[in-house]
Amino acid sequence: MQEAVRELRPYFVRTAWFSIIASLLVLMPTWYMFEVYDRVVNSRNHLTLGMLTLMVLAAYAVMELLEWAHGEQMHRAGLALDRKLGPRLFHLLFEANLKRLPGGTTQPMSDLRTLREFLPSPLLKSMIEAPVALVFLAIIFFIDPVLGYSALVGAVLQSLVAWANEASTQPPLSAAGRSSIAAQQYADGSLRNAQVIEAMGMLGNIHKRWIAKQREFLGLQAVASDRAGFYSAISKFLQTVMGSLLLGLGAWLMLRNELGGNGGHMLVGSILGGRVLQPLVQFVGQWRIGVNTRDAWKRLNQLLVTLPARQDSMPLPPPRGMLAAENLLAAAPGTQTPILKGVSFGINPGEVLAVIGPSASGKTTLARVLTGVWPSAGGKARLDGVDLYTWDKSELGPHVGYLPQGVELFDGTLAENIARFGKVEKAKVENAARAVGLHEFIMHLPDGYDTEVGPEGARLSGGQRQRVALARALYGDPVFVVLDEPNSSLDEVGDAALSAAIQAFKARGTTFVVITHRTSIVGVADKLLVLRDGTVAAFGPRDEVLAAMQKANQQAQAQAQARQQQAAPARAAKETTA
Ligand SMILES: Nc1ncnc2c1ncn2[C@@H]1O[C@H](COP(=O)(O)OP(=O)(O)OP(=O)(O)O)[C@@H](O)[C@H]1O
Repeated sequence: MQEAVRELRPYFVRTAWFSIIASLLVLMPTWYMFEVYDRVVNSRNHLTLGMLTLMVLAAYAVMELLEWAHGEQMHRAGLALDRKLGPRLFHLLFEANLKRLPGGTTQPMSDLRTLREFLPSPLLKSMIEAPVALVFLAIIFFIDPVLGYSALVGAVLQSLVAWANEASTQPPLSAAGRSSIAAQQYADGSLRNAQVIEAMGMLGNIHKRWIAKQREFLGLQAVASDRAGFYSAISKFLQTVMGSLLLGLGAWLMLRNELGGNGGHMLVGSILGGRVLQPLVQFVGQWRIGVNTRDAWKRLNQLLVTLPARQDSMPLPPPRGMLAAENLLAAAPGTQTPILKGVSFGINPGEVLAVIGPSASGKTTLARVLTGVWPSAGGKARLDGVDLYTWDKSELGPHVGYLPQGVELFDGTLAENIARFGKVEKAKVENAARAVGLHEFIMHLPDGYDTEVGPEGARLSGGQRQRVALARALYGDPVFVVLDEPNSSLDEVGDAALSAAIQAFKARGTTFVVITHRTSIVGVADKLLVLRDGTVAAFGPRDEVLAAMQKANQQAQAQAQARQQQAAPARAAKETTA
């Protein structure tokens, strides 16, 4: 963050000059007043009046011009900040989301907007202008030390008010910010499940939960606003009182013949006294922006520190598809409970591995580790000997296909979705669609491959969505493909098309890992991995594993029968006794 702000230095230096000149020009109206009273009223000279008026008008014009230039420079600084941080943050949102870190939402983008909006804000302007207040204070001291010390006391009092304001409003404002983010995220999450909420009439309950979060936010904000309002009133009161007190003090000094300048010094001292306090009054009045900006800065800094930029690694040759899991241990990001507990296996390029096992045995977790979505907590998943998690995804991605359990499509056309939103290569898109039996269906659509699928593919049926996602996984002849329950929404035709596609790609050398509950895929598999409670219950050539499973089943059945037969006479005797 500091590095990003350092790059904005030229903008700050320029605006500081603009602001300093503009604040000094603020004295022009006072000067004009004196000159008109002094020269024009005494000399009754129209030309002098005209010249003075022209000069003051020119000063006003310059002030406005500087004001505009200040805003324009800060706007440009905001764009520069956006250019510097925006792309990195966009990547970080996704990385943080995968790792379940705070910041894995769109919040960092809102934080960046908060920082951008702070740049042209009156608060930053008053911070930049603060040094000019010291110049004004020095002028007051020069006019008269007593006036100077009085203005200094006013500034110290005003600083105390600013400090008290910060101390009392910062905690509730920060807490309100956190509650607001939580309420927003809850609403976003609930909106994604709107259908379930509607169908089962859950809206009232969801609303109650949201209201509780929202109330917390509003309550904290009200506390902060009350306190800020109180300190802002004191601050403005001090500023007004200070102006009058300095005038009164100046008059008193003049009556004692201790102040020269024919009353002019008295007025200048009073006006400058007000200007000395101006930045501090702004601080108090605008402090909410300050707290929001500081919190946004902290959050972004934390995110950037937690997820440092990856070092560029040497480009690796395209993989051939040799997969090895070496004693894999894995837990969900942000948790310690192991899900995979020492999983080892290996398959050669062009082999199909079917992964089966009961629900919650860790199949999806394995798919996530094999695609480098989740890191392993121990052991390694390697493709051609290289750790899959650390492989640069922009380099590896085109060689990999992944169909997650919950199909995720994006707003765009069918062709764009299949082509992974890269350059749409028509022939490749058609090949992938044909492979999963989707081409005919697409050709019957009025817009064909240019049909918009809607947000998250909402305009397609569940089975169609799954087929499009399958075509996307197979787009561009990937070398290594992981399919997590690819046929869960497919009908028989779709299932047969999928098996045919796997066989066709396998013949070209593609390595497959297919997680399934259905036997159709097992039929095309070379190897079978049976997971149970995060461990390998069996692994090997498909037929051997199936035979071993069948034998184990038969043995278990025979044992159960034997136990039943042993228990039957004992039960009969018990019933007779009874
Ligand atoms: N994001 C997560 N956070 C915490 N625990 C998780 C997460 N994802 C999965 N788990 C846990 O890991 C275990 C294995 O889940 P996983 O989804 O890998 O099983 P699975 O074999 O694919 O199950 P199914 O066949 O039902 O899809 C479960 O006990 C689950 O609670």
